[in-house]
Amino acid sequence: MDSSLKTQEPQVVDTPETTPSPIAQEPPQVAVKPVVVPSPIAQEPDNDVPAPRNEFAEFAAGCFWGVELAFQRIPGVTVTEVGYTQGISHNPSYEDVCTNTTNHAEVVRVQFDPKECTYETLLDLFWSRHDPTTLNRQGKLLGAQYRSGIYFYTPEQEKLARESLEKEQTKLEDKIVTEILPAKKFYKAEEYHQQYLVKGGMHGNAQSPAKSCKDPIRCYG
Ligand SMILES: C[S@](=O)CC[C@H](N)C(=O)O
Repeated sequence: MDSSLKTQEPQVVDTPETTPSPIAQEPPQVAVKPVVVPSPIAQEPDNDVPAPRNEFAEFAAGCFWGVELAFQRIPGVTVTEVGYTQGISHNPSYEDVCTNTTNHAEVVRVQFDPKECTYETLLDLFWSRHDPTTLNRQGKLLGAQYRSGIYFYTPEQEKLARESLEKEQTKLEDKIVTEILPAKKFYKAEEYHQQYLVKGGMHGNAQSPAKSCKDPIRCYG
């Protein structure tokens, strides 16, 4: 037996003093999601008043930039505005809407003089401007803000909208997913979004809003 083992002193291991990392002292980080506060105000009907002798109509058909320009070019359309509606929160910003948590749709609210332009004309343009068979999507643009919708102001508009959907469906193989609902509170979008393509869009080339103009609309989106 090796007697040296018995007499061996207990080894003292020299451990370096460790300072706890400051990160370990912090409470665990939870991913911060933007909080969407639902508001009953957003569910109220659109009670705005159009100009005398004009009526409102409202459409969602993808990014509102190109849709607005298309409506501006229709004779009898007197005013167009882009905005957000049919979501859960009050006074949403574009950034809020883009989180895809507020359920707002990008819309164009049109004022038209029914003596100069029928609601059916507006419906025809609506169908021709987008693909109504893709849910919450227009091409590469994904999210509820890009859904297809017709938001009506009168029972007559509702009837015409439903009839036109039926007619459109006979031309298409895929099922139309367009929602047809009463117009709710309209939140006008930020000023830079209004008439965006007429102002030059993101590449500074202005597109004409002239009535009956047939130049192709370049939407960059
Ligand atoms: C107002 S829109 O949703 C704009 C969408 C477009 N893709 C863009 O360039 O951001």
